[in-house]
Amino acid sequence: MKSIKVGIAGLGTVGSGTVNVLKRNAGEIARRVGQPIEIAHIGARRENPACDITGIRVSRDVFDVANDPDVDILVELIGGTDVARELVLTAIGNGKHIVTANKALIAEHGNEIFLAAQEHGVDVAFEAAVAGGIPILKALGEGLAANHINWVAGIINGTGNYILTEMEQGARSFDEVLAEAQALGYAEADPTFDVEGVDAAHKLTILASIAFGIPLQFSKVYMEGISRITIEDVNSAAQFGYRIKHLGIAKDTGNGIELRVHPTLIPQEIMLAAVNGVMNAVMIDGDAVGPTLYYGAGAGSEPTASAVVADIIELGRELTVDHHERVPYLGFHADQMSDEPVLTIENVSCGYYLRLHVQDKAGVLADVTRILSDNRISIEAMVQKEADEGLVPIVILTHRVREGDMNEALKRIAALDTVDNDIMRIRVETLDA
Ligand SMILES: NC(=O)c1ccc[n+]([C@@H]2O[C@H](COP(=O)([O-])OP(=O)(O)OC[C@H]3O[C@@H](n4cnc5c(N)ncnc54)[C@H](O)[C@@H]3O)[C@@H](O)[C@H]2O)c1
Ligand SMILES: N[C@@H](CCO)C(=O)O
Ligand code: NA
Repeated sequence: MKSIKVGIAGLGTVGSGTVNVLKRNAGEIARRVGQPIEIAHIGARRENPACDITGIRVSRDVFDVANDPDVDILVELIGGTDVARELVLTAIGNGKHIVTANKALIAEHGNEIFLAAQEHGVDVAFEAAVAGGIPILKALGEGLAANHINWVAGIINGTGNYILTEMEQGARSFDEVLAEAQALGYAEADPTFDVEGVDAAHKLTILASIAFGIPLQFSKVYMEGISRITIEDVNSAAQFGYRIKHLGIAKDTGNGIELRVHPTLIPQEIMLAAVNGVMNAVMIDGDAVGPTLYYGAGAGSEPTASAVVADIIELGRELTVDHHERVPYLGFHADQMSDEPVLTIENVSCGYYLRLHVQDKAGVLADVTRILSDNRISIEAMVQKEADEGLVPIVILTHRVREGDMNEALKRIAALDTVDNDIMRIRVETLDA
């Protein structure tokens, strides 16, 4: 079977994540594209122990990848704007499609790169450049394409949000937390880009173009970082009911576009205020849809690779011959659907909140807990409330259990003379990732 051949330039945090995701999910990816995606060539100065590249052709010079006639898609993950610009323009000149995670490159040279791509009939995809793994460019450019966009506001630098969160929760020093964010692979090669707002401004530039149909204009973004925020500011803001978040804001005022990134006090109770650590979140307000919110990991090896690989898949679909199935109707190609069983509700497992009313008599609780344990149900917490018309409300939280076992237990509990048979059951999901 023919395969789509990918060349990867740069094998750092995002490059290694991209190799790992492409290899681990190769089977499913091939079912989605209709053809396998093959890593044909890697350009890297050195190997990265975070990924296994055995059997893949490696060159020290990334331009060897851009000039390799075998490569269909060049994935630029070296960062920076000088060599990266030249590399991408070279690959485009050679008729290759481009995937990049490089927001600096797109924000500062995107207008030139898109023009070159148009001249050579290739595509440039850069979902990973904004808000890491959140598919925000797809949401804005496609999902909300019916709307006039009123404004976009988001936490779009993971490193900065990580530092602010740690300062607030751990009262640790700025430098210590920044060093940790660097070690985790979140920070830019030059971390002043993160703490002085440059990285957020690059991303906002891209968001604003897609929101409002304006050219990329990085130099016009007002930019302030988080480096002057102190723990006193964080605490004082909290006394007024606010949290301090670094926001990128792009707003259509009707007589001009606001483009600004800066620390911002936002009310503690709004959802953006609950976005912590390396997580990003972007709110978009459209005239038809109203406010919408997108949340997820804004940086890190595999979250970013998630967006890089999605772009590779999209280009891979464009390269497959069957035009009707570029994006298959159900995501996977029709002959690649799988026949996994769907579980009946009895075979679903979750925790349960139970509220029952029992008579105020010795031994009733013991009967209830014995029935639960007979059915392999363990109790996480139990509270007895004030008696109400002779009956005592009991609230029980259970650990995860099969619904069928819970049904058995509830049937027996409801049959007890001492328990009202109207038992309230609400399923509990902690949604731990
Ligand atoms: N780390 C993240 O969480 C993240 C998230 C979204 C986007 N990005 C973007 O992805 C890109 C890569 O970021 P990263 O975190 O993987 O950086 P990184 O520093 O971990 O990796 C970059 C790699 O490219 C190599 N490289 C640089 N110039 C080269 C050259 N001329 N020839 C060969 N190799 C070269 C470096 O040696 C390094 O291994 C950047 O544009 C960054 O802004 C990163
Ligand atoms: N340095 C960036 C990487 C993701 O774009 C951040 O911390 O958000
Ligand atoms: Na993204």
